[in-house]
Amino acid sequence: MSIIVKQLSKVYGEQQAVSDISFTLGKGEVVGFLGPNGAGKSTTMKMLTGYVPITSGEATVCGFNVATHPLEVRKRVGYLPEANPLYLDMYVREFLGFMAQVHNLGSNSQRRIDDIIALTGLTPEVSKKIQSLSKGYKQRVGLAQALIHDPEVLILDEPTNGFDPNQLDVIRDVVRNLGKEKTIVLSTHIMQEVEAMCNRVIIINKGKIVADDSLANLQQGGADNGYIQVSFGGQGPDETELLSIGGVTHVRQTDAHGWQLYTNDLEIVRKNLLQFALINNRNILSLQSNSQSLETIFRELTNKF
Ligand SMILES: Nc1ncnc2c1ncn2[C@@H]1O[C@H](COP(=O)(O)OP(=O)(O)OP(=O)(O)O)[C@@H](O)[C@H]1O
Repeated sequence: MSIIVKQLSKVYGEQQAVSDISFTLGKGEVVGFLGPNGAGKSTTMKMLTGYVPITSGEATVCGFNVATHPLEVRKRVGYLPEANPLYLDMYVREFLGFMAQVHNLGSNSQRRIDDIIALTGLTPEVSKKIQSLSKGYKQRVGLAQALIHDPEVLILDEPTNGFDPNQLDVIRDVVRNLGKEKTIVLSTHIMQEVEAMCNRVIIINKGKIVADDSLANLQQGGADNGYIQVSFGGQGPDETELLSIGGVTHVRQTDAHGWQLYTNDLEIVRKNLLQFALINNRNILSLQSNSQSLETIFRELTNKF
């Protein structure tokens, strides 16, 4: 396993930022680390990369304990922090040369720098000072420094921050391609990013993991989960009657005649609802199934705790 996290916690003073989280990630996994503001994403990433000390629990990256072998970990991890700390006064190529030296790339440096510049689409900006670059290009330089030593694990904190739609395509391609042979953890608030790049999703809320599944499973679950919007003519049923319909987990009235019937199996509830209407002589004016998107699943999981 590339990353093993066991009961990891972080407390800043009085603030419990991360609380007893555990997960393991293998090669070829591109994990979307999702959570609302302040959920503990950046803190987890900082602990995995050795940038903040762990309060309790254990993290192992490529077989090395983060707390006891931080240098071994840094050799194997590329990290793009949320506040990307670049040497603004350096030129792009100069900065990447400096990072190559930090990682002791030796005679391979120039070829590696050229490759990374091409990979991250920095070629047109390569002879500019970092301070004069746009936000998106600064972010690309951050990504380039994270990749320069060809690490096995990539930890990217909001990597698409500041990118325009064209630039997004570049980074999506880079991440998807690298993800075939590396382990990538990326945090983002944008669900489409997760759907475009990740094959696994971990959702964190108030420092705790509330979902950890493959993107396919979450989306599959989303296809069955959701609600039926139904409108009754004349005397409609009341809440108790609607809750008695097989498969309905909870209901919400939307107007005088309209209800949302929530379920984990839209098809079953649709059938049972029609039967209910027939037996009880209720008149259904309209009926529409609404399956959940990843965004709805995220909202549900991070709002109810
Ligand atoms: N250095 C610090 N000192 C004190 N509290 C901190 C520190 N860093 C983070 N926190 C707190 O820890 C909690 C988790 O913060 P963290 O930055 O990990 O969240 P996040 O999920 O990355 O949020 P965002 O999406 O807004 O970047 C928050 O309550 C935050 O205020």
